[in-house]
Amino acid sequence: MNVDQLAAEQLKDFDRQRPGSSFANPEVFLSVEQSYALQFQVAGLREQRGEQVAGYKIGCISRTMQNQLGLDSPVFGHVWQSELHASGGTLHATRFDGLAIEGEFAVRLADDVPSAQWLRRNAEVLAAGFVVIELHNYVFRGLPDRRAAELIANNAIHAGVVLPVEETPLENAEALSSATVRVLRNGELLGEAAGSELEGGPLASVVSLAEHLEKYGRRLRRGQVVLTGSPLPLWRVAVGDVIEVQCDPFGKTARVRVDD
Ligand SMILES: C=C/C=C(\O)C(=O)O
Repeated sequence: MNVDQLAAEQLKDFDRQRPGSSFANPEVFLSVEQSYALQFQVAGLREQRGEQVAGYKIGCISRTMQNQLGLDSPVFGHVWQSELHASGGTLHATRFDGLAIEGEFAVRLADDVPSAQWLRRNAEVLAAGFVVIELHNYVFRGLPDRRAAELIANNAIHAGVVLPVEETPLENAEALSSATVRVLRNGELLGEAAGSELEGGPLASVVSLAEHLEKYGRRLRRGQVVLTGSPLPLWRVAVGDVIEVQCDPFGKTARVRVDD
């Protein structure tokens, strides 16, 4: 199967909420580069049919997540407008293929980012900081040596974001390094960690995303959201769970209930 055929398959999988099923085929073996080519091809097809990129995600930037998913370097994925959820709502678990969640920091861009180099000198473009619940379709069908490729080809297992009620203006991007994110399930603390767990800090991870996008002829745009990567593991969730992510000192909370 070539990348065009795989992209068409992949799109059907996403529409059926069964991401990754095209990788059940043992004949399909993609390199990391081919997986990104596929991810961008699928993104192009989604845009052609009118979907909008709301931003990007950075994954496996903390040691915790690298250990959990068995990778040793970051991965990137697309965040879609149609997969943004407001805090306080309900998610239907049956619409996901193995729903899992993470609590993490995100930033909002105040302007277009012409290049990664420009971003290094203009960190104030990261205008707002906040916590989100990242949603995942947590499925792996490949062999261990296909893990990175499979994750990337499946949009880094990203399946949506629950946004907080309000975003906090960010005076200094590095302030996120000393902030703490806390994840609660049904009122019980699952875990808490500081932004300093993200390798290089949030600004460095957004710069590496900008460098990555340049390779594919894309750039970060005004208004887009960037998920800077989870300092905590991901957790599977079940029907009836209420998930809440809190942050000090960016106090606003993102909250969601899981239904069937
Ligand atoms: C592949 C997914 C990893 C993440 O979402 C993360 O590390 O935040």
